[in-house]
Amino acid sequence: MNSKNITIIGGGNLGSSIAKGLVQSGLLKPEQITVTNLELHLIQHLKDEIGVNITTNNLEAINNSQIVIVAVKPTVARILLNEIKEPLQKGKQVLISVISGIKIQDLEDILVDVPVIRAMPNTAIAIQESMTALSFNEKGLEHKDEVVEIFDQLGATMIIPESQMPAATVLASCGIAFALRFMRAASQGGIEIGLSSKQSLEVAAQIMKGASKLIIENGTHPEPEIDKVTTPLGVTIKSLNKMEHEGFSSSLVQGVVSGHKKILETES
Ligand SMILES: NC(=O)C1=CN([C@@H]2O[C@H](COP(=O)(O)OP(=O)(O)OC[C@H]3O[C@@H](n4cnc5c(N)ncnc54)[C@H](O)[C@@H]3O)[C@@H](O)[C@H]2O)C=CC1
Ligand SMILES: O=C(O)[C@@H]1CCC=N1
Repeated sequence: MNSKNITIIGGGNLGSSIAKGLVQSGLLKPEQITVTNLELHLIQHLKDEIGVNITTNNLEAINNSQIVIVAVKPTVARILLNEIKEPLQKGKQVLISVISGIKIQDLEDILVDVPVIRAMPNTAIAIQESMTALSFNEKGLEHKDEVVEIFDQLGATMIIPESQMPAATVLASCGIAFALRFMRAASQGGIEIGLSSKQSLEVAAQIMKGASKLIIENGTHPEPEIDKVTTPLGVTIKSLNKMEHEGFSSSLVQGVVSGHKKILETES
């Protein structure tokens, strides 16, 4: 990886987060990373804060890179891919698409004979704590090790068949927003029972970190961990049962499933 350059096309929410995570990881030097946008002022902060190259010139950036990450909105993806297909087909750079709802076949229809990888990370990639799902086309598989090496530096990585990509998009990429909404709701409850807003948010964030680490580090399931907290006749079970009566788990499951339906409609 040390000698390769990466271009990120579309330095928005996700593209900028990827650039930050890459620099923080130390896998590449800032000067090996170029971020593009149609409007330079939108990515000036990346140059100022983390020292990466910025440009509006997609073609020049691609020509100077071995790995190209495309992070534009799905609505402009096809126009962009047609604009950049020539250098990609000539240079055979590895193309990593984080665009949701655009299948490998759609990418291959435009980019003939190019190694293509679909990656579905979340915005915690900025602090190397993403959950990233990866699917490869045949040529992309030749670059599996280096692509996994990149995303392993940026959090956890899971290689999946592309048929699971809609599910991974909802749970891994949208999921960070679901978790943050839980955090906000818990801290709102905390304020109602007497903690300050600052205290509530600090507690809510730390309990989520603790809960995550219990599962990730102990390799256990949530339910036995919950059993350890629920004292018979106690407070936790009273609160949990009230939450379940109000549809807590059911609303989460339904939210995940409706996101999945939405993305399946997009991909069909
Ligand atoms: N935001 C998220 O958490 C996640 C987003 N995604 C996917 O990532 C993609 C980007 O999402 P966001 O970062 O949220 O969108 P965004 O709108 O924040 O960023 C896209 C950027 O691309 C720029 N852009 C548009 N056309 C361009 C062109 N021709 N050349 C260079 N730059 C161009 C836009 O000016 C914009 O700043 C989408 O396809 C989305 O589905 C996937 C997983 C998570
Ligand atoms: O909400 C969206 O459509 C995108 C895809 C995954 C996260 N954000």
